[in-house]
Amino acid sequence: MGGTYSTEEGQAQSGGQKNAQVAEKPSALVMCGPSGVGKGTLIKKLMDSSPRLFGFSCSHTTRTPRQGEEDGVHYNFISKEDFEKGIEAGQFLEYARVHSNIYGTSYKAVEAVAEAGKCCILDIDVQGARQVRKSKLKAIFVFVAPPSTEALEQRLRGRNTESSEQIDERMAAAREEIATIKEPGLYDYVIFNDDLEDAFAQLVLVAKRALSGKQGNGSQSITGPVTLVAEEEPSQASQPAASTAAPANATSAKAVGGETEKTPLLAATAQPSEPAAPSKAVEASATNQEAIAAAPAGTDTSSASTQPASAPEQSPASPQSGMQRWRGKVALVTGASAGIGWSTCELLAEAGMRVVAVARRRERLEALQQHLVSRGVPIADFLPVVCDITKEAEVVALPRIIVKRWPGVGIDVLVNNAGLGRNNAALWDGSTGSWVEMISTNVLGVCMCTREALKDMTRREQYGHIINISSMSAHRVPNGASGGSFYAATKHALRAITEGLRQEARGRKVDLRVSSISPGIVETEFATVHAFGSEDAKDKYKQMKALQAVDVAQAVVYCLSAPDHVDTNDIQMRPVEQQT
Ligand SMILES: Nc1nc2c(ncn2[C@@H]2O[C@H](COP(=O)(O)OP(=O)(O)O)[C@@H](O)[C@H]2O)c(=O)[nH]1
Ligand SMILES: Nc1ncnc2c1ncn2[C@@H]1O[C@H](COP(=O)(O)OP(=O)(O)O)[C@@H](O)[C@H]1O
Repeated sequence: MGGTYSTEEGQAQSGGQKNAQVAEKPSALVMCGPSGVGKGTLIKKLMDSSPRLFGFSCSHTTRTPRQGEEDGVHYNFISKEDFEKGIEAGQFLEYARVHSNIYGTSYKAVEAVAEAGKCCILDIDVQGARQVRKSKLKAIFVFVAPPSTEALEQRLRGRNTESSEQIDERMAAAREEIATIKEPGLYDYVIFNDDLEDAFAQLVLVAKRALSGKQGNGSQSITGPVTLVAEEEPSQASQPAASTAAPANATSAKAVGGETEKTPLLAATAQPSEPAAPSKAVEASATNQEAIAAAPAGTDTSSASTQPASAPEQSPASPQSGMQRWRGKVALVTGASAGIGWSTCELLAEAGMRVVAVARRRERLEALQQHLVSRGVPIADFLPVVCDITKEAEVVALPRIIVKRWPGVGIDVLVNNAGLGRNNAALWDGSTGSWVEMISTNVLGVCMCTREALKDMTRREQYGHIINISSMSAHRVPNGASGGSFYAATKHALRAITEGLRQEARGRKVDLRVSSISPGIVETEFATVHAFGSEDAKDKYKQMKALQAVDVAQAVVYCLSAPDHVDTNDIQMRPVEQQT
């Protein structure tokens, strides 16, 4: 995978256009993080991949050289007296006492790299980073974080370069250093170095920003191991399932880590367009397309047409029931960037599942990751994947990405949540583009995700649970001229697909469980702002007694934790008022 991320290639490709403009000088890249986290490893990988673009700021230190370290290459090794003289003479951009030694970056070291037109990489401690942040040096600041303190200690010990006391000293410092992640205005990016290749891929993205002269403002973004599906499949990734479903604004502005950029970092990760008709479009599948007056009454969890395909005889007290059985298993949730998908990821991760969060918007996945980490979910159990489920190559790549991250496992639970409603979709005079978009996501996207999950389950001969987030629109067509009918058509199709899946599973005699959840109107932030135009919409939701996303996520947990003989074929959830 390393080759895929070569930055020199990217620069070379864009070089033609760049030469026509006055090229911005590269910013420096400041790398911070506890001892043993892998800064040196990542820096070496970056320098080796693009030696013409990056140069290392060779620090001064009073510590003794380790075996293999060269004076003037890894560090300038000097005595304490000489260091102090240098400080007095104002030779240092920054310096600090770290682990009983003094370390510092001389102006000369940084200038030498800058004069060669390269991006200067500084490997410095937190105190040094604070000083550089206050200096005039144009830089992007990265904190490299460990997946856990245990892993950090293991790496430090495994490196075999420090004594036991030195390791204890470094571990004590590490806790304080990790706490600085939250220091306002200090870091632009936090990269979790869990899987080295993932961390390196993130570093490359950040390094590209430094190369193009961008500067951070300390409003950090946890980049984490956000996997770029499209990079896995560069040749096919741009094939949409339906032609008009291709992203419309591949080069539109988007904010990343407190900066704004005009072009995406990598073309293949371009974000899709916002809804074609933002005045009424929504992102979650069960949304304001619900016509309140038309909603049938009552939350109904027993409207099943057939029993689950598996339906083995099991007592309610069976140890197999409850969320316990899913601990450590993998749940893939589509449409994870907001609303129901977001809440589902949260509940499943908190129940001890490994969660693969799939969505198109990288920054939302980063926000979800940050949110989960802040709630104590181990970073190692979360895999955010930027993926457009309407693009076949991206969907097909998902199982491979999962197994690469967690060898030996596969998809146990699939929550098909991604779905959308579009305005301008009335049968009378709607746009074909809106229809295609809905079909591509709500129907074809679901089918492709389901097929790939089933292949993965078949490969492992372990069938889990597929949960489709449907809608009350799967059960009736809304009243009115505005046109929720096409959306309802896609959800009717989903109902047939869900039942069809059960029939096929039964025909193949496999133990797959299939559930569907049909919510009525669900309050979403997106719909609040875009569909109703203002925050006042919250009042409307209140009047409608709209469901909350978390209510639906709880229904997902209910489906997963119900014993097999309990029917979760179609859970219909209606606003409270209509439950008569
Ligand atoms: N402030 C500052 N810290 C530095 C400098 N050079 C290295 N360090 C930091 O000193 C710490 C110890 O570095 P080192 O002895 O090489 O050990 P290692 O990071 O465990 O490999 C690390 O956190 C480095 O980032 C420097 O020039 N200035
Ligand atoms: N993602 C990773 N997974 C496992 N080991 C790692 C990872 N990244 C780095 N390492 C190992 O951890 C040790 C410490 O890395 P190093 O680059 O020396 O850290 P630092 O420069 O931050 O002190 C090295 O033995 C390195 O090979």
